[in-house]
Amino acid sequence: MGSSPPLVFYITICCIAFIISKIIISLLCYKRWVRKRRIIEESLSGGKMVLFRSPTTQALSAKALMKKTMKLTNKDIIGSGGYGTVYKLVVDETTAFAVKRLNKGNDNKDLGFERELNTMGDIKHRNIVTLHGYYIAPQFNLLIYELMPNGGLDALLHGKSAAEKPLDWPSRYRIAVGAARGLSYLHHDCIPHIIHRDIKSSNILLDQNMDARVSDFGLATMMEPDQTHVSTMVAGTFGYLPPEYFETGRATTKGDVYSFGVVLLELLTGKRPTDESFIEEGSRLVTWVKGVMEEKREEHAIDSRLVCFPTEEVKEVFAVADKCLDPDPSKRPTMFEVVKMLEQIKSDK
Ligand SMILES: Nc1ncnc2c1ncn2[C@@H]1O[C@H](COP(=O)(O)OP(=O)(O)OP(=O)(O)O)[C@@H](O)[C@H]1O
Repeated sequence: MGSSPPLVFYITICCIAFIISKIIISLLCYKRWVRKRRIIEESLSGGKMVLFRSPTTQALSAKALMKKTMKLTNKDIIGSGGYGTVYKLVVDETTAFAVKRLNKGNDNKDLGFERELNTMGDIKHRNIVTLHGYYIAPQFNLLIYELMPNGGLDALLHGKSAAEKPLDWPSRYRIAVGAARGLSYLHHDCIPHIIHRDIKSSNILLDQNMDARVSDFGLATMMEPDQTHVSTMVAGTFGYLPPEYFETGRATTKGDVYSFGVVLLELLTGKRPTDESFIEEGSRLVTWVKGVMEEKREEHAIDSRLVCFPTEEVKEVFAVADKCLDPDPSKRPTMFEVVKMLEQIKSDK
């Protein structure tokens, strides 16, 4: 008669199985760690990291920052655009950056690319997003920007938060003036002068004080946008491109002024330049507003979520937008003049 194995036998089998599973898990973890380490080391060895000196970066070591960057995962993604993906990189309680991982462009361009980045690193203005550094590697490039805690103007005007807590008129006016000052600095105060080429609401970011900061300047020149990103065409974005661009293909400061005029209309009407309602009617935001202004009915075009606004002030901003949107580039004001006109609106009151 067979007797069943003693309890001690089962316990031994269980212990052996437990130990083997622990060994397998440890081996897998070790392999993963080795692979990750190799990726970090390969990236570090093949690339070049540059950090521009500033109070924010002086205590940081390039290698430590790079290691943190390599650990970024999908959970850290803030968003993505035509040129790549943007991650939030937290260094410590007081320091965080926005890291843009660029889709790798043409390798031959890298010398020019670095030169442009160094120029961008020299630009410091309260209405421009600071570039703190960059990393160039054979597989990818990274741009390390100041993190803008309040995100992009497009999300504030057209995103979820816009329905819950729409921007009030004083905030919109302040954003318009700030963005105009940033763009005017690029056009008139930088040597050589800089044409942005892709002014749009998603390239106007908001800092902790809700002040506007122009971002992404230079990228349209340096990079070929991701072909899968529908909104970006050649250099610039559909809905913001000046009419002459379709004939000449040339980007100019007056082209930026036109795109800024479209952003002003977005702030005033709360509508996207590519709003579906316009496409259905075969019209555009610019054409629609021009029609409304000719009939002197601007208050009908104002964002319906704006419950309280000074009518005269709003009309004057419509008039500035109209000047920026003149079909003849030579008749458009310069950004310097746009800043003056916008500032005048408040000081008149
Ligand atoms: N410095 C930053 N701080 C905080 N968020 C940022 C920063 N830079 C970009 N973002 C956010 O990351 C997202 C992607 O930005 P990105 O500039 O790559 O694309 P985009 O401007 O939306 O489109 P495109 O690439 O066509 O210009 C946007 O939601 C933007 O608000």
